[in-house]
Amino acid sequence: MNRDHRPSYLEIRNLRVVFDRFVAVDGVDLRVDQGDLRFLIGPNGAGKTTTIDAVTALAPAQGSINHNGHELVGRKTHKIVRYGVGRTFQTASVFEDLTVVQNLDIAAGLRRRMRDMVRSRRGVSPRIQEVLEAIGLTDHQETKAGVLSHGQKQWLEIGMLIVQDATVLLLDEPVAGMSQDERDATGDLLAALAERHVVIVVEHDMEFLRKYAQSVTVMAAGKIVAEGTVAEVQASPLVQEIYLGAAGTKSLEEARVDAQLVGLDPDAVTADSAPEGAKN
Ligand SMILES: Nc1ncnc2c1ncn2[C@@H]1O[C@H](COP(=O)(O)OP(=O)(O)OP(=O)(O)O)[C@@H](O)[C@H]1O
Repeated sequence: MNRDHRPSYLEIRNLRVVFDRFVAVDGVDLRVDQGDLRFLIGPNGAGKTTTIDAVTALAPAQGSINHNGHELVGRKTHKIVRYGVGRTFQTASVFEDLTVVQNLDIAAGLRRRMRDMVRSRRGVSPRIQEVLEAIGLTDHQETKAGVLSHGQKQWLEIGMLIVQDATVLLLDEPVAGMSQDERDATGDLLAALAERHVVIVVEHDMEFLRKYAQSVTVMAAGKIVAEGTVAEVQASPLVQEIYLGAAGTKSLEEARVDAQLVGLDPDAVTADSAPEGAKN
């Protein structure tokens, strides 16, 4: 939620990211509002991670990225964090030698004034207790982050963004390597967070997507090729071509698995069914 209580949004217009002469993101328009749970999908190399890297100034962006009226292009990463944009990485970056609460305290400290930090050392603040509850780590608050399971580390990282008052959460493959129970807990957590945040999830796990996505944006070769509900993007001929095509970096077997997961006939995948969308 915006400080003036209007719903938060992230609006990307004509985003281009060029590495040397290689165009990794090519004219992307993407708007996500608070209350939506948006999944960003596409084959390997489509430009998904580069898009969220551009939002956080970790990749060189051209175009416009607006968050609640603030233009982010041209800002440094720390300034973008202060505007409320938080992201996680495929490998959770938590302080392994510190406890769960200490990790959250440090993250919260990025936002708090010194006198509040001194006061909070006497105990766990109500705000942190609330976040511990939300991320399911209340019983692990004194556990060192290094011994948490992979899933718990991801939740802690998300908790660290929440205590920083992030209004945008950009999550890169949050359920990769998680057990089924952890996936379900993460899906429920993301659904709850989406009510109060702008949430964009980069994900390859199509089963997870079908269960939790409220809307989906599909990228291929640096461009957006479809957007809508899961059913709408699944019905898109271009998406079908991309997911039925075994060309590119996927093996035939991987392409068949992907096709099956988005509800398409895996037998329709052939080695020479090249994805048109990826050729542009
Ligand atoms: N720093 C960089 N320098 C040069 N090329 C890069 C750089 N980062 C990414 N790329 C290239 O940009 C393209 C898009 O990469 P990106 O990681 O965004 O794809 P992705 O859709 O997230 O794929 P995956 O699902 O495999 O993570 C790829 O061809 C990649 O090799």
